[in-house]
Amino acid sequence: MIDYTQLYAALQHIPALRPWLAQLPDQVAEGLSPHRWGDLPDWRAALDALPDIAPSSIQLEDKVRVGSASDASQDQLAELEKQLRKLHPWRKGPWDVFDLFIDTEWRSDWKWERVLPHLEPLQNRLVLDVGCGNGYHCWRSLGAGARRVIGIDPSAKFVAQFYALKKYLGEEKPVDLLPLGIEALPPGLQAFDTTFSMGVLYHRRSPMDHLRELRETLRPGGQLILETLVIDGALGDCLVPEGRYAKMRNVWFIPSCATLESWLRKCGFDNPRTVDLDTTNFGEQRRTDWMRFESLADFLDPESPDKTAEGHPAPKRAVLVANTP
Ligand SMILES: Nc1ncnc2c1ncn2[C@@H]1O[C@H](C[S@+](CC[C@H]([NH3+])C(=O)[O-])CC(=O)[O-])[C@@H](O)[C@H]1O
Repeated sequence: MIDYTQLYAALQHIPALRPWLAQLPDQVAEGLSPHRWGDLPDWRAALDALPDIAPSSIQLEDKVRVGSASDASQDQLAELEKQLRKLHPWRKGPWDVFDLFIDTEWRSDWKWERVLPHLEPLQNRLVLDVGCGNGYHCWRSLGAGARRVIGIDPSAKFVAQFYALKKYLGEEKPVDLLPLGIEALPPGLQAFDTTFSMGVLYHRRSPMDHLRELRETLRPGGQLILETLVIDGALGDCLVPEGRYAKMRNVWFIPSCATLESWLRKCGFDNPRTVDLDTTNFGEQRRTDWMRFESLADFLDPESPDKTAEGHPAPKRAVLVANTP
């Protein structure tokens, strides 16, 4: 079910990606190794047990919706839900699969609506989505006209979620999710027309290296879309939480927008600019039936929700765009 044969064949025809292709099968085998992911055989079994249902329609443009309940029998719909629930937690979405509504922790469609107006049109573009989760924005990029989309994310469970949905959204579609972190990309690829890094920078211990790695994925004149946590403040301001941030252990740098723009210039990007600023609310990130762990409401100070549980400024997210020279 997780099958990269078509992707490898297609990448042969993209000369800039050939240096990567030579290493890719080994990287994928490592990324999906059962030594690393003890539950992976269960997730694969869930994928194998998904019922075969031919969807009567596929919608990617204004939401992700595939088929309707009338495409399947009651038994098939029950089996579909049972198998998809084995891939809990569902963080990114939402997904509407044969009228089964996967109400995910995040309204990733809201982020897409903030980002979309600032994209150079995706028609015919080769797109990379770094840290794409289960690939929600990859599908929306395809819906917006991209020629091919490659998502990378080191979490094998998110990869399993992606291929569970790809079974219905179209196994032949030019969109894939590789079980890799950004460090797996060979330096100096200069292959992609558009690269997204959304929700990743604050997880990186070395943000400058992350920005340089992103730059190296892009062809000259390509567009970076960078979405990350920011603080209010002036040029030079940056929060480095010593302990946790919103209960997350792996948060390193949360700059002001002016600081982040200057980091982008420093790392060789042209014309970096902040195009959106948004405080995350309980409508966008919350516990649901498909994500039953703690969520935003548990991460904030119940007395003053403008602070995290640790007393830091509550999550505010910015979208920045920039180009490679
Ligand atoms: N080294 C790494 N390289 C690449 N990805 C990584 C790495 N380490 C962790 N990740 C992945 O980065 C993703 C961050 S979520 C953003 C999802 C989506 N982009 C979104 O914008 O909704 C955070 C958020 O919810 O904001 C996770 O899926 C990690 O597995």
